[in-house]
Order: sequence, then structure tokens, then C-alpha cells
Amino acid sequence: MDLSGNPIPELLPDVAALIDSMPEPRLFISADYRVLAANRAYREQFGVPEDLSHHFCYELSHHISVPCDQAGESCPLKTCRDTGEASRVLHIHHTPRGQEHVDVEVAPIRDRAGRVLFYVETVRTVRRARSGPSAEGLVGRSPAFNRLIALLERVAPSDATVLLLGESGTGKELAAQALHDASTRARGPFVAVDCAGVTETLFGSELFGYEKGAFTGASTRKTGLVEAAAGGTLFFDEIGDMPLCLQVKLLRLLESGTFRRVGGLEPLRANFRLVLATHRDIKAMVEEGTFRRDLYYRISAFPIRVPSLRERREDLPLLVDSLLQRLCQQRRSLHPDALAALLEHKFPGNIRELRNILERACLLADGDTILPEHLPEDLEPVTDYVKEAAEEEIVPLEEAERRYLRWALERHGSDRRLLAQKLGLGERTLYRKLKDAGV
Ligand SMILES: Nc1ncnc2c1ncn2[C@@H]1O[C@H](COP(=O)(O)OP(=O)(O)OP(=O)(O)O)[C@@H](O)[C@H]1O
Repeated sequence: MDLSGNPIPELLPDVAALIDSMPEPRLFISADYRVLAANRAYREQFGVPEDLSHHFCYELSHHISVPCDQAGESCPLKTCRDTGEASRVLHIHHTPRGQEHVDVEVAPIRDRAGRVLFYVETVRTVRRARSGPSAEGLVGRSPAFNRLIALLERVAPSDATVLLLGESGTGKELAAQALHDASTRARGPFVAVDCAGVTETLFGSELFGYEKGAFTGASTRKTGLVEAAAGGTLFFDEIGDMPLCLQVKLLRLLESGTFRRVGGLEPLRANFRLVLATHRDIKAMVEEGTFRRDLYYRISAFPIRVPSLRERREDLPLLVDSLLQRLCQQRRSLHPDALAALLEHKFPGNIRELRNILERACLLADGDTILPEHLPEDLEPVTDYVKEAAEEEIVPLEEAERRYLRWALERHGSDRRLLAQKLGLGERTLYRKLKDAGV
């Protein structure tokens, strides 16, 4: 029987017993969000009320009284109901341990005739991201950050090459490490190679190692980074800074999957998962001829954009608390006026800049509280296009709209769907307007 009309089908107890043996936390839900059963793993990890019969999934996981899709969140059950296909999203759920990032997947369970009986929701805790202050790892809870985590979670278990793009200091290296930790190679090594400022000779011997006697001073055999990364992840940081002559060598390694130590004859098989990062626009570099097109195609199968701090401004208080835990011996907090000043700052250097500002402030502050005077004097304000427009002469309406859109995007643009909603526009109209305005 279809569960949207809710009596529970007779086969549910059998299926519930079956999923009890499954190791991942699972819920059975009806089309109208009612929780029908929770398996043992779910009960153990998330704890549920004795009697589930009067509970809805959104109450259990979000502590809200309306379905997620009516509360501005994407709801995998709704998508699954609409499309008939499984749907997977990243959410932040309430758990006995506080709020946690979880990877939620909802799939329909059908009878022989193909009618949907009910839905099964699998909930996997994402351990690589923290939604509360934390002394280590990636922290954040903004839509832009959650999108990054969702992509990292999706691609991590595969061996696909990942290219992390984003401004300096946004956390690309931390994201690469998180990707490794979430991969099947997590027990293997994570080896980072900094491509900025490498010379051809150094690169060869660093990357591939050398045999004893390969050149003057090579008194013993040296293992290179490619060999050291066997079974793990090889992370090329600042790949956009790699000179063209070295790009050829890298391409050869990727194409052949083999390498030779300097001075060695025997080809050795490489065994690493490739992750790369750059703050440069390498697509534009390809057009300019400063980055090899063939290498670009080889490494850009799965690009992930790491958002700037401006796109995830709402994470700033959480980042401040986390970084203060990491930086200061004693417990320190930020005065509300100091936080307000930081919220107004542009942060061209992103989280690294925030970290440096806080490190300096910790040294300057005598007490437990960081005050505005402990922050740099030259904090650069976010351009206030609205104020700018108001202070000037009357401008054409089109120009005012362009400025407003730029402001709205800078301040609230991390979730474009929500932004479109707030502006009273369809998402496609917003995209068109942004394109027309050159934003
Ligand atoms: N989400 C985050 N949560 C906590 N700390 C973060 C986060 N993202 C970045 N950081 C911190 O910000 C600093 C810069 O991060 P990272 O070195 O990973 O940036 P990057 O993008 O690789 O920079 P670059 O392009 O200059 O190499 C580090 O100290 C890192 O620990």
C-alpha cells in the first residue's frame, strides 16, 4: 500500500528487521515525512524517541516544525518524490553531540509493480567538517562552505583527479588534506609538492628521486616524492606557478603512470591519487599560452571552487572562535565591536589573513578580550555600493540596479537560490541580470 495515505504496510516490520543489520544509520520515512522506523545504527548514533509513530523526519534532524523545503533548505525527500530518483544532499543535523554535518541520501523503495512504498534515508556523519568551534580541521556552516564539503564528500571515495581553485588563503591545502582523509587511501601518505619557485633540476630529483652516483653529491639513493606518495595522495600546490618545461614532465608522468629516478634505468610504476590547487585562473593561462592545454585537460576533470571568505561571511564568528582556540594558549574572545569591525573588512587574504590578524591581536591583548584597538588600523571596508549610490548624484536606474546587485552578491551571494528568492526573482532571471550587469 502507498504510504502517503499512511497506514504502514505489512511488510514494514520485516524490512525494518532487515535494515537493522545494516551498518549505516538508516530511517524509513513516508512520502509525508513521517518516520516509520529507524535501524539500530541510527538509534545508536543519533538517538530517537521510544515511539517514532508521531514524529516527522524534520523534527528529529532539524528540530523544526515544517519540512526542510518549506524552511529554505533543500529536501532530498521532496526531490526524490518529484523525480522518482535517489537524491543526496549535505545538511547540518541536530545530534546528541551537537550540530553535525551529515551526508543524507533518500531513495525510494518500490513494490513489484513499481509503486513507491516508502523511502529509505541513509545518514552518514561527515567527520571532515565541523559546524561548531573546533581546534582542528575545516570549520564552517554557510551554504558556500557546505557546497564545498558536499563536493569533497562525493569525489573523495573515487580515485578521480581533483583540481582545487580559489583565492589565496581560502583553505585549499586543508581541503586537499580533508579529501585525502575521506578517501580510500586515508591510511596511506599525504605528500605535498609546492610548485611555486621550483627549478627544473630540483624538481626532477625531488619528485622522482635519484640513484647513488647520479650526479656529484648523490652519495646515497634518494626516494622522490612520487615514490613516497605510493598508496596515498600526491598534492601539487600552486600548480599554476609551475614553469612550462616542468609541465611537460608532469604530463608525461600522468600519461604513462611511470617514472624513473634520476640516473636510473628502470621505469617504476606510480601509485598515487592526484590533487592539485591553484589561486590562478589557469583556464585564462591556457588561452595566454602560459599553461599547457593538454595538461589542463588532464587535471581539470573535477574542479572544485573553494569559496572566498567574502562569500561565507556568516562563518566569520565561528572561524574566529576556532582560530583563537588554535592560536592562543589562554582562552580569548572577541569584543562585539572588534567582531563588527572584522565583519566589515574585505579580507583579500581570506582565512590566512584572519589568522594573522588574530595572532597579532592575541599578542597585543593583555586581558581575555580582544578589543578593536588590537586589530590593524588599515582594515579595508567592504565597498558599500548602496551607500555609494545614495551619496552620489542621481544615477540611471539601471546603474543603481547594477550596484545593488554587486552589493547583494558580495554580502549575501553564497546561496544564489536564496538570493534570488530574497530579491523576488527567479533564479534564471537573477543569473541573466548578473550577466547583463557584468557582475
Ligand atoms: N574552513 C577552515 N576552517 C579553519 N581553518 C581554515 C579553514 N580554511 C582555511 N583555514 C586556515 O587558513 C589558513 C590558510 O589555509 P590554506 O593554507 O589551506 O589556504 P590555501 O588556499 O591553500 O592558500 P594558498 O593558495 O596561499 O596556498 C591555514 O592556517 C588554514 O588552517
